[in-house]
Amino acid sequence: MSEQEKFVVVGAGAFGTALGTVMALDGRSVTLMGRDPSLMADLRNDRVHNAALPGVPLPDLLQFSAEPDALEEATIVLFAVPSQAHADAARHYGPYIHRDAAVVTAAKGIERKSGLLLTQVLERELPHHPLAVLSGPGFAGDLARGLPTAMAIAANDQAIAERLARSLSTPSFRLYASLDPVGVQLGGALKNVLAIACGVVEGAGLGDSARAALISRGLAEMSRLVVAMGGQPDTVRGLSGLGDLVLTATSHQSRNLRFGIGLGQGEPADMSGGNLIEGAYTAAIAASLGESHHVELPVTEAVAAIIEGRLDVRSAMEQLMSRPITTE
Ligand SMILES: NC(=O)C1=CN([C@@H]2O[C@H](COP(=O)(O)OP(=O)(O)OC[C@H]3O[C@@H](n4cnc5c(N)ncnc54)[C@H](OP(=O)(O)O)[C@@H]3O)[C@@H](O)[C@H]2O)C=CC1
Ligand SMILES: O=C(CO)COP(=O)(O)O
Repeated sequence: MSEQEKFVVVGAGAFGTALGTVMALDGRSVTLMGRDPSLMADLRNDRVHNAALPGVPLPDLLQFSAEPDALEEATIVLFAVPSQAHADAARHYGPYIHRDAAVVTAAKGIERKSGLLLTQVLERELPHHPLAVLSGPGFAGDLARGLPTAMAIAANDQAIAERLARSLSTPSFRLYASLDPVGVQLGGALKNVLAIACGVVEGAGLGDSARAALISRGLAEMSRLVVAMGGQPDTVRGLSGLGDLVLTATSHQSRNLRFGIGLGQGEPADMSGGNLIEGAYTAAIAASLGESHHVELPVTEAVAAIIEGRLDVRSAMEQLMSRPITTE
């Protein structure tokens, strides 16, 4: 099956380049689609993406294009652009995507303007395509170096989820099919917010015990929102919940964790540094989804308030520690 599929990855940043690389390393026909023609020409010639994946050689089989008509042949299109850019990218590239092609979001966030999950954004912009979400623990650098990684791929349709899991898996990149796109997407989006919280704890020197408490209480609030929004509670114990939370809450490779460490050390919330901090965009919209679905998300709310400058770290900790004593 996979040898008949043609893949285009939209978004020539760290994750898009890594996805293209891991599939091309396994002999797939894959084109990386970027919006800067000179970058795409450099990647074609230099076979390294110094800005996104320094020191990682890009395989000969990986093709590069800035021409959207390269999408016309694709049977599977992966969007690896920031969450807030999904609507723009879908509008721009949509007319070139074959009507039968499956479209997969590989981003981890929620559209801020609408509160929609990214498969819902794609459904709005690209109706009638089979849609899925890829999410789970895996840093771009690890994937592209061929280190072992496992993620979930979720769709409402079992045949699509299984086809994508088979088509995208490689010997180093193992995908598990899921029928819970809501749970898988909320896992990916909320773990970024919780990783910021863990960074705050680390930056403020509050100790590893506090981090472990945050991971486990964070997972509880993730589970509450997943259930309230129609997902499956078990999903949060999987790759795109606990798996990704443990990775990003503990590894300094995580941009969200590092951003949180800065906040914990008293730095202002500044997202202009060139690094994509998805959790900083997700925190407020996730908190308001919690409100509209009548579920408590105290950690997410605290992160949103710290980022917006409404709460300092010490008061946030006092608030979290003084919540009513309850059962686990
Ligand atoms: N990096 C990682 O380890 C992982 C990232 N992810 C997720 O993947 C998503 C992308 O992250 P990542 O690759 O790291 O981010 P990067 O900032 O490295 O790359 C984002 C890419 O998207 C492009 N882009 C931005 N806006 C648009 C647009 N409107 N149309 C077309 N292209 C656009 C950017 O192009 P330009 O440079 O021209 O602005 C850039 O190439 C995020 O949601 C992230 O959470 C998931 C797993 C791992
Ligand atoms: O999602 C990721 C790994 O699974 C990447 O995390 P960061 O965006 O925090 O770097």
